[in-house]
Amino acid sequence: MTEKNNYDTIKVIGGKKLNGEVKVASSKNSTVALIPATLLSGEEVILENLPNISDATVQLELLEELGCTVERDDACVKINTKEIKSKPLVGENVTKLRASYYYIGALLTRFKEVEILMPGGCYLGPRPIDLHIKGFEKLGAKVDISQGLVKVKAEKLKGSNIYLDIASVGATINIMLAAVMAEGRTVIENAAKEPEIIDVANLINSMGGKVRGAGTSKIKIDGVTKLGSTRHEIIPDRIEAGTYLIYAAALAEEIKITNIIPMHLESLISKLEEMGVNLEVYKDSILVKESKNLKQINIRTAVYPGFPTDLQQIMVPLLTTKANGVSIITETIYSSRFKNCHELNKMGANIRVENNSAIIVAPKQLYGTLVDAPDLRGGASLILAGLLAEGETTINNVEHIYRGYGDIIEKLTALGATITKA
Ligand SMILES: CC(=O)N[C@H]1[C@@H](OP(=O)(O)OP(=O)(O)OC[C@H]2O[C@@H](n3ccc(=O)[nH]c3=O)[C@H](O)[C@@H]2O)O[C@H](CO)[C@@H](O)[C@@H]1O
Ligand SMILES: C=C(OP(=O)(O)O)C(=O)O
Repeated sequence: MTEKNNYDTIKVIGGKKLNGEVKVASSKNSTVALIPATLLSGEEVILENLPNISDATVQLELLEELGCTVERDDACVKINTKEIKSKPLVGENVTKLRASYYYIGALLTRFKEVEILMPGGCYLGPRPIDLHIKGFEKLGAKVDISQGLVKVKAEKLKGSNIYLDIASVGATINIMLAAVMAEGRTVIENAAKEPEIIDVANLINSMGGKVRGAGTSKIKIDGVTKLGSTRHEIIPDRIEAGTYLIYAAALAEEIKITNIIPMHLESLISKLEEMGVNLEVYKDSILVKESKNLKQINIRTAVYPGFPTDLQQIMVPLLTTKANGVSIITETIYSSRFKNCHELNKMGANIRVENNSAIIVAPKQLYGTLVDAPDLRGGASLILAGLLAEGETTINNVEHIYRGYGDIIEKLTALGATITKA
């Protein structure tokens, strides 16, 4: 159960245009993998540009539970994993986020045995970890899961050819973590290609590992016997960047979004352009100007470089309020990622969810009311709805939002929004 604090509610007063500049933080999905990856080295590792999100804090607390030294100075964290001993991870921190599963791969490399609770994270439909398990077993580990506890043990880890039935981000990274010191070569076929996978491979290689092909569907890992210390700068968060791009498409007079790698956002940029959003793409920033007469579009989520599932929920209030005509979003990654639509309908939207599609009738005016953030991106979707709505919107369960959006209240306030923690 997540502890309640004073900041469990966000209040938004809608109807204001936004202006100014917003800087994107480092990637959540990289950070939450890079932190456990520091366990692969017994020496000091420094991560730079740590995002101010609760998922990063929880991952660092898990390192501390294992006995690591963690010195955090603003956005830089110095981690020393030298003195740690193998220990079960069975506290509530493990269940606060999805990425605690990366402790399985990392601890398997370090100690050849792991005992950990099943991960948490946003409920978006069933999220099994069978492909992770299949990978560990192919490397020679024995896995036992009962009553929510995962036990993994190996006499020794041996490189293998592993084909993933689904190009899973989590399984690709977790198998990489487990294979770094396995004897011989591991090949992951049908690997996920998300930029965060390249970021993790870069960290491993800068510690002395041998990972080739990250970012393609075939990753080759040659086992090494030792990894050393390094300093690593985390890549910008393409999902946070995409979120602010969508907010700007809906609300900007003129908004510049900085610290972006535009190549990571091609599918979103192309969909916003198809709608008629007025944007200028630069080397590491995007300028969005006031956009009028936006067209309806259809979106189908897909693995990278397709349209990210993590951004579809945020598109819904934009399409509801600004598109002319009916838009359809089809979700292909998760079976239950439309809970935000139910909340948006309470605000005046007309969205019908049929199987894995949301049919969005537009344009509709939204009205402020009391809503519940169903999950992280669903929460970000409701913030945008609140900013677009007439009157005041109160959003409950906002701890989901702080998992992935650092300083979101401050960033939106600086753009001119009326938004407060309550
Ligand atoms: C911490 C992190 O990086 N989270 C991201 C990661 O989640 P996560 O790593 O959980 O997502 P996956 O890519 O593994 O999941 C994709 C699909 O494969 C299924 N699956 C996955 C693993 C498995 O062993 N068996 C299985 O059936 C999942 O249920 C899902 O339907 O990638 C997702 C897809 O881009 C993003 O939405 C999440 O933000
Ligand atoms: C689904 C997400 O996160 P997680 O996998 O950490 O639950 C997300 O970032 O949108």
